[in-house]
Formats: sequence, structure tokens, C-alpha cells
Amino acid sequence: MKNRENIPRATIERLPLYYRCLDKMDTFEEVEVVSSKDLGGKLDIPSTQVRKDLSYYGEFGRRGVGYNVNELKRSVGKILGVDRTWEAILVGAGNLGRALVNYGSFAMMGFKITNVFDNDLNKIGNVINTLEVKSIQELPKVVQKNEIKLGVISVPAEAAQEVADEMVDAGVKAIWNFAPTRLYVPDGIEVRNEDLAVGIVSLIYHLSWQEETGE
Ligand SMILES: NC(=O)c1ccc[n+]([C@@H]2O[C@H](COP(=O)([O-])OP(=O)(O)OC[C@H]3O[C@@H](n4cnc5c(N)ncnc54)[C@H](O)[C@@H]3O)[C@@H](O)[C@H]2O)c1
Repeated sequence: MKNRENIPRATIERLPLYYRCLDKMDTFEEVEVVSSKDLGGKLDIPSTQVRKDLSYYGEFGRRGVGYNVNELKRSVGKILGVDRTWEAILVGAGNLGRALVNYGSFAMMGFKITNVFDNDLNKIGNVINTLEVKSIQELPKVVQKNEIKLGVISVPAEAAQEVADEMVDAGVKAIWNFAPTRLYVPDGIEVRNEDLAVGIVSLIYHLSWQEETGE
């Protein structure tokens, strides 16, 4: 495998797409072998790109034959770290937080929200998908006891930095942030911002451009 630092971010971001597609083929479609052309075709990614992405991590498949779907799924799963389950905490048991906790398909990606926190006394004690909402004050104890490395932020933007600081102080190493604000974290802490508004605004941009130009 090449040095991880030299692997393009775009390649890393395509790996979950390969993994999900391979998992579907393996689990539901019982496909045994797939070519880079067919795998790429399902994802709108050129076969040359598929081969290049995978080549960063080693030699997979056989020329002229293709990839064994189950083997490649397991290899990509291992590279991604989804061959095990990563426990996560979520802070912010509001509309979005509830939707995330209720979403069942994260398990396939090796991710499981096991603790939910809020600071609203009306929410603490409520149950979301079998998880009782805990007071934010319990966060350090729970994170340390369970050695949880992953945190999800679904609080309003103005509370997000404070929550991120609390997570980092407790030992969280990677944050999935849904609040539309930039977070400042120490070196070595990974943040992934999920700004849903950016997606919809780019769609609206295209619609308004079409209306203006008639294209
Ligand atoms: N709802 C959506 O579809 C959606 C979509 C995109 C982005 N977002 C973003 O996600 C975040 C949450 O949105 P929402 O609609 O779920 O809001 P919400 O008001 O329904 O929920 C926010 C929750 O965070 C809790 N909270 C606030 N400050 C806290 C703190 N310091 N510690 C612990 N808990 C705290 C609140 O008590 C509340 O339960 C916002 O930043 C929003 O911009 C939401």
C-alpha cells in the first residue's frame, strides 16, 4: 500500500461508494465477480479511475477476469475500517439528531450511535430508538469509559464549538458535524462537515440558471 498521506482525498471519498455497491452485489444480488467497468458503471465512475483508486491499496482482482466481489468488499471494508463497529456519541437530540439516531443503515458502514446527549431538561430521559437521551454533563464519563472516538454534532450552530470542545476534551478524535459552522479543533482531530444547505443551494443555482437562460 502507498503511504496513506499520498492517497488523494477524492479516492478516499470514493471508497465508501465502492464498498456500498459491493456490499449490495454480495449480499442481495449474489454477484460473485465484477469487472472494474461494471463496478464503475454502477457508480458513474470510469473503469480506469476504479482501477487507479484500488491500486493505491494493493493488487486486487485478476486481469481479464475481474474482482471477486466478496473478497474485494472485505478488503475495501478493512481499508475503510468498517470491518468493525465504531461506537459514536451524538449531541443534540432535536429534529436532525432524532432522524440520525433512527436511521438503521449506518450499521452497514461500521457506525453505531450508542449514546445521545442534550442539555434540554425536556429532552433528557426521552427515548429515541431504544436510546435514552442523557444529560450533556454525562458526556466525559461515557466517552472515557467506553473509549468512544467518534462524535456527531446536531446542535444549533451557536452551540457547536462548545460541544466540539467538550467532545475533544473527553477523548473524541473524529467529529461528524451537521451544524452549519466552522469548528476549530486541535491537530490530530478530524472533522467532517455535512452542510446540507450547500447541496440544495447548488441545485437551486442550476434551476435558476436554467430559467434565466432557457437551457
Ligand atoms: N433539521 C434538519 O433537517 C437539518 C438539516 C441540516 C442541518 N441541520 C443543522 O443541524 C443542527 C440541528 O438542527 P435541528 O433542526 O435538529 O435543531 P433542533 O433545535 O431541533 O435540535 C437541536 C438540539 O440541540 C440541543 N442543544 C442545543 N445546545 C446544546 C448544547 N450546548 N449541548 C447539548 N445539546 C444542545 C437542543 O436542546 C436541541 O435538542 C443545526 O445546526 C441545523 O442547522 C439541520
